[in-house]
Amino acid sequence: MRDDKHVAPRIEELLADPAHSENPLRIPLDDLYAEFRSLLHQIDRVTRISDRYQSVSQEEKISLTDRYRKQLRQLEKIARISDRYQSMMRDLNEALKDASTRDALTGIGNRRMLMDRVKAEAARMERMSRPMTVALLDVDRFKAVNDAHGHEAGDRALIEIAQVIQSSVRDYDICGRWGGEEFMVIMPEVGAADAAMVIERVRSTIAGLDLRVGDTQLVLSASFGIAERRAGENASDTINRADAALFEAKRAGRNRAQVAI
Ligand SMILES: Nc1nc2c(ncn2[C@@H]2O[C@H](COP(=O)(O)OP(=O)(O)OP(=O)(O)O)[C@@H](O)[C@H]2O)c(=O)[nH]1
Repeated sequence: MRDDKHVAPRIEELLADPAHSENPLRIPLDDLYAEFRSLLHQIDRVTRISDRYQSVSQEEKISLTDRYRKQLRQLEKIARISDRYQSMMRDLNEALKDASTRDALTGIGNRRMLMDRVKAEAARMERMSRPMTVALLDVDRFKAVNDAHGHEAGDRALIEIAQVIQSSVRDYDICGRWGGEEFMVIMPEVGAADAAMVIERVRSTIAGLDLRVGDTQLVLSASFGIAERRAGENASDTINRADAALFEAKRAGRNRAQVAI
């Protein structure tokens, strides 16, 4: 078989040779050669197109992978931001909940917290047929403390009293500021007699507080109303009885506790 590489130059040589100009095969050979060149040209074009297509699709494959990776990175970033946002919202919720149930001045629970807890504990103790006692504390002649020593000294006294209450009760007792110069202690599982002992400790500690404004000592005392919850009684009724007992303690001369009958 003849070497293909030499066919084209040989045909061109034959066609260019004037010796063969009269040869009857010259014209068909010329046509055939033109066809051959056109076929070669077409094959060449198809090859180039196919090569380009392959390289484009290769590039596309690469850029698709890149795009996919980029989107994945963006998704990861969004997920991280969303996690951070959610944890921020959780913290914010906690802080809001804390602020809404804590008294700003003394740092102990506020009236809202006390109301929620007294209702919940009353229902729990009712279910368990267990006793529960509520005590209300009202600082004696507090207006006079403010008037004599100023509102700031009054605030300090309230903070001290809140600390005394908190450190005098058990961990599972609940104390808070009921409002103004009034505080509440909720004692689940405790009857009136035992509660009166706890309250006596609080009363005597407050009466013995050594709180000074400059050289002057503040004379502080508090009165208490104590009510043990009756079976079937709702929390508000127990609180009202404690309040009535507190009124009695004030009437009887202050700096004392009165247990509701
Ligand atoms: N410094 C200060 N004073 C307060 C606060 N809340 C309430 N008070 C004051 O507490 C005083 C309560 O006065 P009253 O209700 O007349 O009772 P009291 O003077 O304590 O007299 P008795 O309760 O009858 O012993 C008022 O002067 C209020 O202004 C507070 O957050 N800080």
